[in-house]
Amino acid sequence: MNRPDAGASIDAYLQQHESKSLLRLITCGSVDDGKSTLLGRLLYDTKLLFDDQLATLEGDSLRHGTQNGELDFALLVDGLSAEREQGITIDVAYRFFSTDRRKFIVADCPGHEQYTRNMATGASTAELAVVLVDARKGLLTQTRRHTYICGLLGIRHVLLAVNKMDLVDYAEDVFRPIEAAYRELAGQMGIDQVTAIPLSALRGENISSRSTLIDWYTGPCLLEQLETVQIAHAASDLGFRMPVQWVCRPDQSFRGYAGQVAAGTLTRGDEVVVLPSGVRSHVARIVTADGDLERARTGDAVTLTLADERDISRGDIIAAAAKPPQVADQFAANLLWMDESPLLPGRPYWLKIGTRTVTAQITEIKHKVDVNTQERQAAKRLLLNEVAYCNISLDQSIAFEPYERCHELGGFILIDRQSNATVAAGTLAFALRRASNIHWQHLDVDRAARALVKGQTPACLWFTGLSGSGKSTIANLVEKRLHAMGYHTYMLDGDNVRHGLNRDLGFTDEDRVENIRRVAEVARLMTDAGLIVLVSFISPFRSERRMARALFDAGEFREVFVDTPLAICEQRDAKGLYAKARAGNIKNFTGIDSPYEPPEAPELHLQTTTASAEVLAQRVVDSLLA
Ligand SMILES: Nc1ncnc2c1ncn2[C@@H]1O[C@H](COP(=O)(O)OS(=O)(=O)O)[C@@H](OP(=O)(O)O)[C@H]1O
Ligand SMILES: Nc1ncnc2c1ncn2[C@@H]1O[C@H](COP(=O)(O)OP(=O)(O)O)[C@@H](O)[C@H]1O
Repeated sequence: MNRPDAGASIDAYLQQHESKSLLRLITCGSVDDGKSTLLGRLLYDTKLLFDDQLATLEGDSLRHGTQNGELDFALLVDGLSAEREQGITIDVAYRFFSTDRRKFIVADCPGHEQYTRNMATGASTAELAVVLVDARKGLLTQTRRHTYICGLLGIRHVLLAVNKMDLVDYAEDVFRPIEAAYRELAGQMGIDQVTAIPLSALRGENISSRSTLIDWYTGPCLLEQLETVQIAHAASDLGFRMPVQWVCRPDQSFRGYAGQVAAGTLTRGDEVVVLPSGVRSHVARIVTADGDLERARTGDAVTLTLADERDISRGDIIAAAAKPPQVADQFAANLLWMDESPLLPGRPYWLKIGTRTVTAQITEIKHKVDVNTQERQAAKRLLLNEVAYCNISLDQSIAFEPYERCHELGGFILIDRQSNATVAAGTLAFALRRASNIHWQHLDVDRAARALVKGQTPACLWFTGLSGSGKSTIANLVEKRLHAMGYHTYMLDGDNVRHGLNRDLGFTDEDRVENIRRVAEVARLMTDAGLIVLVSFISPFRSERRMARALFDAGEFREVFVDTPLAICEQRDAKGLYAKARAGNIKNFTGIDSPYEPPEAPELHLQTTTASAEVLAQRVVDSLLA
């Protein structure tokens, strides 16, 4: 009996089949290669459909009329109505089924390029990929992209389903070149276990039994291969590792750390280290819903209590003290960019790894990879669906494992800090050695001491606005007045800094990000020196202004929005740049063909059309000295 009981939960269903081994697989391929038909056929042939599902399928097949009255299995699997309308599969659908020999969890992923992110999500938990190709078309860009991502995410087994063989007369000389080309491709991506099967999902050839029409093929049919393939799990010699999911404190007497064991085993009484803090203790109890355990193993969900009171929070890693993971804040990593707006090196993103979220910047794109040719190419930014090898820097250290050793502690996602959208998936390769070799130098004269001899409170006045809005004019007046009152100041002006420190930067988005990153660091050093710094840069992006703010202590950073409508700036056009930009002689000009994101909550909002530069400058001085 293979069918799940109606209404039974998936858990209960899987429990029924507890003794069978579980295979997690992903199906991928290009649109129209026949993924949905293949899955539908498999479920039908293995009698895994409910009667009512079958009845609906028969009705739908007649109504849609795509298969001349025969069953259209794609209708069964493409369950979402939006998909049916567009004829594509749009989300990752997880399907559970079981045969007499094995149970399966299938991540069915969309084929369209814009859904690469769903494909990566599905692949991150799979052990085997069924890669479909249309026998008439052979390997396509999507085949290469999906195979690349499978390789990146650690899948080592591929079942190459060469589908639609009925449309090429089941010819061996169509199949063999596709098989050979795919083996070569997979080999380049570190996938060494490939089984290629010629089949027809529509006609049911080589799906659940060997086809008599494809007599030149002597290998297994699809189902046979899925039921018997042995997945080689890399032997793990990792010590115990558990990311803390939450701290459980129901009352004063109990304090437990809940999570799922990512690697290794743990025995009650073992000594553990909490990372990144490095504090140690011994495990007092291993608590589960079914009572205490003596031992916890990889995959177990447990709550640990320790012999000593320790300051531990979500995101920390509890690890074997004898065999701890490395801790670092700079890494080499592989990245798959999944957002419409490009990855800009230097821009801060949230990085989520295990249960921890930190701020991260891509410090350098070493190279991007053309997934078609495997060619490495230089890149300053990454566009949607591009993959690259990068250096990445975090604002704090984390405990980690290289992805190939432990997916849970080496796989991460990047999240846009404004939209909260997941913009990339990545895998940590190794820690950069410099991370552990550069230490903070302790200085006896600190910023408070420096500020004291100057008799002032350091601050950063950050003027932002369009070119010609009046930033320099107002900042100049402010500095003059502060100077006259005896304050120690320094002015950083975009035009000037771009002649020196930032001489190498232009006006692309990525260069502006780097421009602001550098000037924010310099401004921060200057406040360390005890100065009042005036920064006058267009600084068009919220993200970088926010990054600058984060470098300063509370209250030290004041964002001054010099608000002048574009039309007025253009009228003023003191430097003649707008005219040039309109004539197409300057590219990427802010306000014309490069965006300006106005501040949402600046400390000061100056409207230059309603007050003179002198009046506005005085407002800035007054607010600073208030
Ligand atoms: N394409 C383009 N877009 C914007 N501005 C341009 C451009 N090309 C040259 N300039 C001149 O460079 C000045 C802006 O430099 P910033 O460093 O402030 O720009 S940014 O913060 O990196 O966006 C800016 O100075 P201000 O007018 O003082 O703002 C311009 O004079
Ligand atoms: N209320 C005002 N505040 C600041 N500048 C003004 C104002 N009204 C007119 N202006 C003029 O606008 C121009 C602004 O140029 P600038 O200060 O160089 O801008 P930015 O540094 O933002 O590019 C100057 O010529 C200035 O005299």
